[in-house]
Amino acid sequence: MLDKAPSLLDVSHLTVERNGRKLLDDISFSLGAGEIISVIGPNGGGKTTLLRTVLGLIVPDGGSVKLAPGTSIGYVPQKLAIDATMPLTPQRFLSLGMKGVRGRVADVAERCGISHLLDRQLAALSGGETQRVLLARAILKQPSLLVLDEPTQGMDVAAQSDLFRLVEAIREETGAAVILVSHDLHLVMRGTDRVLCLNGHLCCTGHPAEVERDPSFRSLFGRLDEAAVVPYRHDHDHTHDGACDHDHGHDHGHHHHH
Ligand SMILES: Nc1ncnc2c1ncn2[C@@H]1O[C@H](COP(=O)(O)OP(=O)(O)OP(=O)(O)O)[C@@H](O)[C@H]1O
Repeated sequence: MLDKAPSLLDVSHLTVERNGRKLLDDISFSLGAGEIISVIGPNGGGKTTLLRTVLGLIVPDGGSVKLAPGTSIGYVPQKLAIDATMPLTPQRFLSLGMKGVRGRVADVAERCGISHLLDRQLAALSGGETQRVLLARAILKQPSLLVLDEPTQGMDVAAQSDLFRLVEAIREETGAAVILVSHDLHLVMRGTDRVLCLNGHLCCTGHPAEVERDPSFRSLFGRLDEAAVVPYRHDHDHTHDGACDHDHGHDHGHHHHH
């Protein structure tokens, strides 16, 4: 067997159960330094649960999450939970509780396209603007692992591809590994090294081109060239290993293409 580069993150047979239901079912994968992995899958497929378990915010019911010693994590959550009445500017938010970042705020803000927002009120920013501020804060930490939960939500199309380019640039410059959740299959397929397709269990995983050919990917998302205009119908005609007890009959109300 060939020697593998040491992993930054090793997820092994991870299971998370709530109310007798497996939200994550026997998930295994690893992430090497400098690698960008995207997690895709239908709503409720367990993507956020996976990220939160990797971050140690959820204790797994089975399996393990191992981070290489000294790994520092920058996290962009799906939503920012701040009190809308609290006066806080992005300028202050970016350095809040973080030592030695002040000198880099202007540069990182520029790269994230938020220089013009620094003196506004954080609570008044739009969804896409907020996402950029959250990303800037995560980058300022100079993490070895960036964990991004739907970082492009609320962003316009140009901003979405800017974000993927920025993430790639950060990876090139710092060697950080990235694990991100995205519903934008086109950007995921272009901008990432490996894809995990998650629907409670791991439906398929691999290089974007391999995943796109996988029957279980097609059953969830249809053909990629149609995916942007015609979202998926969640039909589940692929097989499971029998351990899945979640409802497979639901329909997300979209058309299904093979
Ligand atoms: N604490 C909890 N107790 C019970 N069920 C939960 C809990 N947290 C999440 N779930 C359920 O677990 C499933 C996975 O949720 P999760 O947020 O991980 O999905 P997701 O893939 O990130 O979805 P989306 O694409 O909608 O963001 C959902 O059905 C959700 O309702």
